[in-house]
Amino acid sequence: MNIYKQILVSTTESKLLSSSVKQTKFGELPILVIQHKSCCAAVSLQGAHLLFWQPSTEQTPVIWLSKQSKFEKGIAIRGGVPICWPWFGPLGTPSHGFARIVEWTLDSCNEDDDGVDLVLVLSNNQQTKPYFDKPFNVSLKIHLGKTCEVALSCSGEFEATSALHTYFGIDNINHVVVKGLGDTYQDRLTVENKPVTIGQMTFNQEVDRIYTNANTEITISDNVRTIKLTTTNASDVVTWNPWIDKAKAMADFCDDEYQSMVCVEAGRINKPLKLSLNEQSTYGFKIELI
Ligand SMILES: O=P(O)(O)OC[C@H]1O[C@H](O)[C@H](O)[C@@H](O)[C@@H]1O
Repeated sequence: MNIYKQILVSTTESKLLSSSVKQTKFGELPILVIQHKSCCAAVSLQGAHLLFWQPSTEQTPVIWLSKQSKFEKGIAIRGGVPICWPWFGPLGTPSHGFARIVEWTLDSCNEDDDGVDLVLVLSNNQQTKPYFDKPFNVSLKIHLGKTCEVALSCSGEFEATSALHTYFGIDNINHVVVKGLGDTYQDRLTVENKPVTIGQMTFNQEVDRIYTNANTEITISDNVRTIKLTTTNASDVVTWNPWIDKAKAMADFCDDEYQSMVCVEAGRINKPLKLSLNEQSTYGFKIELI
C-alpha cells in the first residue's frame, strides 16, 4: 500500500471533525485526513504541515510526500509543505526554524461544496521557548479543494525569514520545465550570486537556488500535467532537487525519489517579514492544474 493510501485509511484514535475531515494518528503524530469530493489530502498538526494534496481529477498527488518520511515528534517531515519560520535555512538552529517541528493547534475546520478550509495556529509557548524567546502569533490558512491555497500570517516584534517549502509530485524530473522564475538567483551550492537571463529551469543535476525576482505566476510542467503556482506577497522562490548523491545521503528520502519530486517554494528570504505585534504580515500561494 502506498504512503498516501496508508494515511487515508489510518484509523488510530480516529474522530470525525466534519463529514469530510477526520482526526487520526499516523506514526507518533496527530493528523487530519481530508476526503472530500474535490480532493483528498492530509495535514499534520506538528508543523501545520500539509502532507499531500490530490485533486479528484488527478491520478497522483500534486503535493508529494516521501514514502520514507518519519512521523516522529520533533522530527521534520520529508515532503508536503514544510513551514520554514521564523528563519529559512541555517540562519538559526534548528535549520529552517522551529515551526515545522512543534505541534500547532487546529483553530477552525469548515467545509462546503468547494472544499475544506482549515486554520492552524501557533503562539510562543513551552514547546517553542527552547528555540526562541520573543512573543509571536502565527496562523496558517489552508484551502483544500480543486485548488490548494496556503497563507501564512504572523505578528511579533522582529524580522522573520520564511518559506512554504512545497514538494511537487512530478512524473519524471528529466521532463520537468519550471517557467516564470525571473532573471536573477542566488546559487546556494556555489555561494556566489549569479545573474541569468532565462527565467526557466530544467533539471540534470542537484539544484538549490533562491530566485529573487520571480513572476507571481510560475508553471511546473512535465509530460503529464502543468501545475500553476501563484504566489502572493512572496519576495523569493526557491527551487531544490537533491539529485542522486544527496538523495542517497538522506535517511528520510528513497534513493530514487529525486526523480518524482521538485521543490518550488514561495518565500520571504531576501525581503524578510517585518513584523509588528499589532498587525498581521501575510504571504502565501495558490496551486491549480491548468
Ligand atoms: O533537509 P531540509 O532541512 O528539509 O532542507 C531541504 C532543502 O531545503 C531548501 O530547499 C534549501 O534551499 C536546501 O538547501 C535544503 O537542502
